[in-house]
Amino acid sequence: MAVVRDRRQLNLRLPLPEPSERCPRFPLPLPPSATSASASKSSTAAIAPADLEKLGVLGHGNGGTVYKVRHKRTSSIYALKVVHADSDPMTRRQVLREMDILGRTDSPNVVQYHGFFEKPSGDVAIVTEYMDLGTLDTLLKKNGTFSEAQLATVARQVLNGLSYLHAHKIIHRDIKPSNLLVNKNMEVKIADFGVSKIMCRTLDACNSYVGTCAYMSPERFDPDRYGGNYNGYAADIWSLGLTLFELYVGHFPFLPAGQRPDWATLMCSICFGDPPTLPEGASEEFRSFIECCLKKESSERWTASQLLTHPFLSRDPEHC
Ligand SMILES: Nc1ncnc2c1ncn2[C@@H]1O[C@H](COP(=O)(O)OP(=O)(O)OP(=O)(O)O)[C@@H](O)[C@H]1O
Repeated sequence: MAVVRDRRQLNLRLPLPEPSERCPRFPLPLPPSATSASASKSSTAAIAPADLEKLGVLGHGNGGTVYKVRHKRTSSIYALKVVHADSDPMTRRQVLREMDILGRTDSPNVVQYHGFFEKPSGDVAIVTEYMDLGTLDTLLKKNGTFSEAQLATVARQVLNGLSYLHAHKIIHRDIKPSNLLVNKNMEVKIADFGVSKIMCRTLDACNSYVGTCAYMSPERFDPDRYGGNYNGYAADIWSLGLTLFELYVGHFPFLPAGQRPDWATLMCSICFGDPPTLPEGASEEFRSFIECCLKKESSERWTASQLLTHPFLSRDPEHC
């Protein structure tokens, strides 16, 4: 398989696309017009670094640090993702890609973008809304597994976000619990667009080797089987299915609880094994919903819009 040729060691994080696929929308440093055009979508006036006071560290990502910050004049709280000047070029490209995509989106289930700036030191930073409960991964580790009713709420919101993104020809490519943010109102928002892709045409080639491989769909491991092309929208749905499954059972679906992921075992299970099935006790609706997400044949997988009509989502208290 194509991916075997390219990967010889365990690394669940995969790199950005090859240069031919990258089409930066602007060079560094950003022209002022690009920065302000993206920031102007935000409801607030453009935010400058001097306006923000750091309150603490929220987390560390791939090459960057996310801070909780307070806007000195308005006292509004934001999240500030800073990628340092000495980070590798790939990380800097990721943050620019993220800024570009967030600047184009406006959905209640996509983290809201409030601005971007580059400091004289060379650090680049994105300001987004602050999500006070962190990620679904954090919640899983802190509170334990999710009930079906909670998962219906999560699924409906992530699908709202995905159906918005897909309608705007944006593929996320890294849906997983640690990229879904939550606040105390139990609003769930899609974040981390560093490896996302904007499809210029519906049938654009979609590079497979980006994102977190554990959540990748079978066709992403072997795009050659699909003529070097595959349906990236369906791949996001597969990742959502695995995410919900993990939140329900408390461990990654293809591996027994407590077992560390091993690249070769994982890839073989995803590509050659049957899709994972929920344990006894799961309802028929939930089982069916997960099956619709985890169809190995991507053309049979339900779309985000179709899944929004699935009976499992009627469990969502907001819809009862
Ligand atoms: N808007 C936000 N509100 C609250 N916490 C956030 C926000 N954005 C990020 N965080 C926290 O910061 C952590 C790091 O986020 P970041 O997006 O940089 O990286 P990541 O997705 O965890 O890692 P990677 O980029 O390597 O995939 C998150 O796991 C989360 O805990």
